[in-house]
Amino acid sequence: MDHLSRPSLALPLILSIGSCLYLIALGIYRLYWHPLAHFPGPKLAGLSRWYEFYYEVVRKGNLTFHLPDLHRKYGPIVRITPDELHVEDSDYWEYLYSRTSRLDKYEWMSGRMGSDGMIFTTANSDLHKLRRGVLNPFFSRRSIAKFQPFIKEKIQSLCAKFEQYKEDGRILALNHAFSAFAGDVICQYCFGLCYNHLESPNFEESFHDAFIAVSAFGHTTLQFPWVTPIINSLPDRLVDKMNPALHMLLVLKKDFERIISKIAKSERKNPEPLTVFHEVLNSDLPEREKDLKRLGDEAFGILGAGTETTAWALTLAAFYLINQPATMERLQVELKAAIPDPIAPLDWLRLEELPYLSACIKEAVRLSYGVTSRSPRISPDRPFKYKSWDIPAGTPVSLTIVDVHNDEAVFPDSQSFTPERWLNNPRTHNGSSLDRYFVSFGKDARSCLGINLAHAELYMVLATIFRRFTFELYETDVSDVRMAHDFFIPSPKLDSKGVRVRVVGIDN
Ligand code: HEM
Repeated sequence: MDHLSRPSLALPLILSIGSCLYLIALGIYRLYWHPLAHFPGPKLAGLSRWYEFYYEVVRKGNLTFHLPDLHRKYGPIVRITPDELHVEDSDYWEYLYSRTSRLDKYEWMSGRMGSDGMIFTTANSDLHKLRRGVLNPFFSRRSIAKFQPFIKEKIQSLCAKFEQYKEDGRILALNHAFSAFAGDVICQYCFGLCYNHLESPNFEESFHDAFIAVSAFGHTTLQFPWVTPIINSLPDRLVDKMNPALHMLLVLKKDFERIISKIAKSERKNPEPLTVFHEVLNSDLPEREKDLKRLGDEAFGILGAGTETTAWALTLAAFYLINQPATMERLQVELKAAIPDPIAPLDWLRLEELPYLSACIKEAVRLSYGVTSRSPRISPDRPFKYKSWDIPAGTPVSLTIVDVHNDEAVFPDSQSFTPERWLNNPRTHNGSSLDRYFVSFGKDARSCLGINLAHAELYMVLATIFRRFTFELYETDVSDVRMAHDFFIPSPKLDSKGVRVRVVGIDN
């Protein structure tokens, strides 16, 4: 019996000792011989990714808030994971996120979205260029200007709903309304059809829950990339029981693939107006790039990026304007002078000429941050430089939009909503244009694909609703819009009920 049991005990013992020795050797390597070992930072962060896990998963999207503490302690450049550096220096943005350098993204980060099939998660810069090249023309100013009639139609639906809220005195959750609006718009542009979320009672149906679920869960899938394939292989009903929002996401992904497959099979290759995915399928992208699963992921990335970011910027703008009567009054004076007829359809390009509206939008987008997690860049073949530091080629290095937009030297009283800071070509303390530090859409080859669409939506919605309606906040304060968690996109406190208002007046 004794000699029979010995081999079965010996193997686990050898494996355990082997694993311990491996971990000790890895720890010593990371702390003393790793190419980043001489960079400042907490030893625990250099030792293992569990440091990041603690702040992101256990403390629910907290690393972005912790980074300024690390910089206060260790200086402007800090090793934040075994392989990664973070810089806090707003002037470094232009160098790191340079339009002219060939930069990759960090492949590890693709795990956050569970796929490297979308432009957003494509690490290699050449493959990214190929994929993005097909999409770019569709998102130019000219293309978006042509898409205005559809945006106007959706704004009319939004206004019709607001009128009903006024009639029956119901409470309106603006964040839900804007999610439904932005989701319908981007969906129509991508596929030529949409789910009509704007028509759902109380805007209950939208992509909001599904996209927030994937963003929040992204901290877990980033640490454990194997979780995504497991979830994908589970029966639908089980996922629904475990996490209904995540289930909704899987259903959506399958639906996007179904819609794209239908477009691929349709006889009409060039319908009028053309949609993003008709264009991609007609393009000369290699066939492997037109694989249904890849395009489903791409659609998911574009719809995700195009819905919550825009909806959140609209929500912030609305909250601050309603909460600051003097700011609202100044905007309304400008709108009334420019738009004598409150129900006249508005033109995005003309609205862009209104200085105070433009300043309000810029300030709302600044405070909405766009993406709140760090977004590293890698120079594959030449070292980055930061002051006296040489950063080895291949190292992921990042800044964070939140740090730049909260830099008090650039944006004094940075948490306040002050549109005036954008008027009359402002300069910073060092004489630079303030625009240089406005990085909500990114600035390099990976910058926002949908910036023109986002602007068209922001200008047209805000001008229309604040020319026509008067709102009153309902049980909502600044804590409902202040970022309390970084779920890759900003999230307010978890028990927020949203930005809720009463519609108290209509100018017809
Ligand atoms: C206020 C609204 C928006 C903000 C603040 C915003 C912000 C951003 C930022 C910061 C990035 C770059 C992230 C990085 O460095 O990796 C980005 C990328 C992206 N955005 Fe937006 N976005 C907005 C609206 C939209 C809209 C309406 C679309 C719809 C098409 C969109 C689609 C994308 C896509 C596809 C990418 C990935 C681009 C690439 O990797 O080449 N975004 N966005």
